[in-house]
Amino acid sequence: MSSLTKLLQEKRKNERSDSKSKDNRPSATSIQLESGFDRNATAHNSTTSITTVTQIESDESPTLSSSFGGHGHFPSSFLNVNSAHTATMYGSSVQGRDRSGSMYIDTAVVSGTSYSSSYGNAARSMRVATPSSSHLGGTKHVASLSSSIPYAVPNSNKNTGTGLGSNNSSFGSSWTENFGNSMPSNISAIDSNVISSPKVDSVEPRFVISKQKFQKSSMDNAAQASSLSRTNSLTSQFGSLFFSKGSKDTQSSATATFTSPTNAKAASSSSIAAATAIPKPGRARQSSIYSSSRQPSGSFTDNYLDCSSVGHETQPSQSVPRSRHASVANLKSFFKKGSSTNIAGSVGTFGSPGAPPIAVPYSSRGSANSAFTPSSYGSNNGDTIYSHTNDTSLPFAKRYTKTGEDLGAGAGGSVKLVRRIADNKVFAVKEFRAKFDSETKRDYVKKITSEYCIGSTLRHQNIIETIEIVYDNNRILQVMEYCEYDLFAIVMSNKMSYEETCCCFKQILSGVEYLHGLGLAHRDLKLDNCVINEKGIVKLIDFGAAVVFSYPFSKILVEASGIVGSDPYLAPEVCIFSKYDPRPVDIWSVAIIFACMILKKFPWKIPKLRDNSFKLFCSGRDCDSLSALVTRTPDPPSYDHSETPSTSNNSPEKKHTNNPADPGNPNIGPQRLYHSLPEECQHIISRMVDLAPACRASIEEVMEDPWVSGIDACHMEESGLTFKVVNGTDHTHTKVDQSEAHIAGLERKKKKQGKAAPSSS
Ligand SMILES: Nc1ncnc2c1ncn2[C@@H]1O[C@H](COP(=O)(O)OP(=O)(O)OP(=O)(O)O)[C@@H](O)[C@H]1O
Repeated sequence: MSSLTKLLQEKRKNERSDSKSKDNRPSATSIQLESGFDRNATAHNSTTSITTVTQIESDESPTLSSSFGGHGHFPSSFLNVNSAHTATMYGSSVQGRDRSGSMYIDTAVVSGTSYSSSYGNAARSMRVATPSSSHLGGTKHVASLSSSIPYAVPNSNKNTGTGLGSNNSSFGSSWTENFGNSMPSNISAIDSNVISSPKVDSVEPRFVISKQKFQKSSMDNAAQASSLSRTNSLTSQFGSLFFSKGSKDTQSSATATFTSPTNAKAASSSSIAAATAIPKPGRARQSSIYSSSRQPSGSFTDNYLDCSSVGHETQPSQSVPRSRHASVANLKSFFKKGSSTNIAGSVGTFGSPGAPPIAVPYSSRGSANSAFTPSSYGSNNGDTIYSHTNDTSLPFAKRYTKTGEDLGAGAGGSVKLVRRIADNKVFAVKEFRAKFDSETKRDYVKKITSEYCIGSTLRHQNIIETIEIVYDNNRILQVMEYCEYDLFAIVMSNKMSYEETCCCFKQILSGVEYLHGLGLAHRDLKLDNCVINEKGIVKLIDFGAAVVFSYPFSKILVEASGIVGSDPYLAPEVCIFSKYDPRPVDIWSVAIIFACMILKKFPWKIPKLRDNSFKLFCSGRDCDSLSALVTRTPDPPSYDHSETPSTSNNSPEKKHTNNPADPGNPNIGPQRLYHSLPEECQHIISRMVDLAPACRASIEEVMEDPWVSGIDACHMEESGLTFKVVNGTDHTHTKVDQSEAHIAGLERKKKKQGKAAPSSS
């Protein structure tokens, strides 16, 4: 959130001036949010759109005793680094993102390198998924297609010198050069990794697509999709809404493009023109389509017609080529449309306004008895693009009144509170931001469409429910159910009990289980993207970075690409590989969320070796190479019980290591993170932050963990025709004053205090 970043920057600035004026105050003095605001009277003007995580007290050991009981205080580092912007850098090296100009050779993007090419070799057992169409603690289980894809296994067998596992890279500057005396003297840390960028001597002909070929292919594609799926026509729809209304080259009205193949074809033609432009990087997070559009691929043209490609890495792994037609078919089936015109059908039969969001198994979506009719998305007024309600005959402005309250704003737009006139019910409305100058129309439309498609498709108690999407006065508005609190604000209140924290953790996991069961990954999981309602139900929001990793009835993993997410929550492989399996990325982020909730600070600000704290976490593992750690594969099943897994053949190199394991030292190695966590969660959290994505726990494994499965989490249960909330018995949920329940509220409060302070002083 830019607002929060401003807030935190301001806070940090004030902390600095405070520490100057109060020299005797210990630097790690805990600062409660409120008192921090009290002291910060200066208005802040600076804004930034890229993730700017400014400080972490790397060597500060989290004090469980002070925070675990729910009465501890936040280290200032947590306040400073939290709520980072979502950032995405596509097609640029990781080093390009380093702002400090430091000399660390921590991670190199292995451009064009996929580590999932050998994912089929994973020794991970294949599971029948239990996607979270089931309620928490519920009994509904639906077989998941996507979860049968094992996690990607890093390909460490690339040609030496060009890819992962190559050993010809030089080590970076030494630890002492980089960090001087900032490290304890009795430990040694990994001071570089051996990942090197592949040398691209020549581009394979299959990756070279001429403009003509590209256009022809696109036209063919559009022609063949004459019975266009909703997903195909939808982007055109958005394109028309945004850019063609009233313009000369308008091929079709917004409404018409939904159903007319001819128009869809025409729209696709205009898309082609847009698609040929090389997209420029935007400010903060962009649609992941940006990256996929930059990736050479045989199915390149698949990416721009279908809405599901927005934010979805439709580009297949190079190791698993997919045909263009297969891709289109898969996209159709992903959104499972019975009719090309029935958008709303995608949300299934649970469409009563205000009804609690419930899990819908994939197979149930798009059923014929949908509550929605074609008229509910625009044929009457041309404004409502998607609706969960039957009454869309009136324009948006006549159905909702704004309360004037800002809930938050970020890279994707601003969120406000509105009241529905018909029943006085309150909703959150996200107004998507305008297109950046640096952004192509195509990228912009795709980003918005991504959130639309996903928002209107997902139905689960732990995923925010999209009520309708409206085009109103040149703006796109997404009406969502309203949740009273940001989880971030609740955590900041410092009043959460351990049981409450565990409840939130499990609910987040449940949302992720649902997503992964559908073949979707969120990729931007963080405290800021979790909201919680009055009843204690946590919901995931912001699907602007989400991707499809698996299409229905396909066992092919579609890798994600691009550095997407927020620095402290990023999994290391995102910063290392140009393509990665997005599922373990989500798992890692949820573990970081949990650690933040417990420790009230981030374990590190970014998962790179230039970050001392992360470096220490990577050290002490009998291995000197981060790439070796990250590309580790699961141990094969062992029938010899005398050998423990950690000593099996797949362990990182053990000979001549400068980083011997030291399990007794809580400051180095994996225990650096989990030694401060309660004992019962240490095992699964350590599996969730396994440096090697191929070895990281899957969502199914996490849910099956005895500690996780034993968490008494609040959830919703079916009760006749309605749903009731079943609260966990061992906790209640913290509530904070509405004035500071959302980030924007916190900011408003601070501003007020800022204004009041000068007059009172
Ligand atoms: N349904 C909702 N109920 C209550 N608050 C919400 C809701 N949706 C969003 N918010 C608030 O608005 C803020 C911004 O929402 P969101 O994350 O979707 O925007 P964004 O522009 O995509 O942000 P980011 O910079 O993380 O990409 C959230 O942090 C939250 O405070």
